[in-house]
Amino acid sequence: MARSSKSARPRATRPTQTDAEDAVRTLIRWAGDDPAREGLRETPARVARAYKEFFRGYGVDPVQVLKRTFEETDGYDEMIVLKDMRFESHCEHHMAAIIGRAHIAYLPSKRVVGISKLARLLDVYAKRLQIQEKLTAQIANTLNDVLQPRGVAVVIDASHQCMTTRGVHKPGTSMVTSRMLGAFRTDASTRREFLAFIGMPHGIIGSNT
Ligand SMILES: Nc1nc2c(ncn2[C@@H]2O[C@H](COP(=O)(O)OP(=O)(O)OP(=O)(O)O)[C@@H](O)[C@H]2O)c(=O)[nH]1
Ligand SMILES: [Zn+2]
Repeated sequence: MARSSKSARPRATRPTQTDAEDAVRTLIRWAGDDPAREGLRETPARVARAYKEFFRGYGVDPVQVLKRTFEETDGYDEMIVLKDMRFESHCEHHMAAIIGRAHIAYLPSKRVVGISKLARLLDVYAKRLQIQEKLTAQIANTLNDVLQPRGVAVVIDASHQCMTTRGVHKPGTSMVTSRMLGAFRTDASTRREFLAFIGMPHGIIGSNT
């Protein structure tokens, strides 16, 4: 698939599968175990496969995901909200899991996009090394640039395993981020309607202006 400026920068030399498996063997030895013992023998290959899955978003162009749009909507111009989408990502500081829910909305101008494409867009960016703020902004900005709607809203509520299972060990905490563009940013009633749809009290997230 063609890469656009929105996709990750291609690396000059991509390590081979063997390089990746050797790196896992090194980590196992560094942790204090023996990668040659029976239970660990297949682990480097399994980890490499898991990483392919965790980071499959690098191989997908998010603009392509939104390419197919529909114009026959009989003039539908109200808010479209896809709420409560569970996602899994990994933080770029510790490569620990970020697990949460994303809510994405837009106000169409002329075109609408297949609803599954919003979920695919979320995954393209989630399946990369991330911080939550960047994930939130990338989804909103791409939707805004490609569809050119009257407004875009993205709210993400996620738990970071680097905070819950290590470091400060604060289980039960979650981080909420939002990005409001167009009418969602300038019009309080539009923002309120969206927050009501996703079940968030409207005092929590105000205008960023
Ligand atoms: N803003 C933001 N911070 C994040 C995100 N994911 C992880 N972090 C934080 O990134 C920070 C990295 O801090 P550092 O001090 O460089 O790393 P550290 O010594 O491992 O920090 P501790 O987690 O406090 O042990 C930590 O405070 C994490 O909680 C995210 O999505 N957004
Ligand atoms: Zn982290």
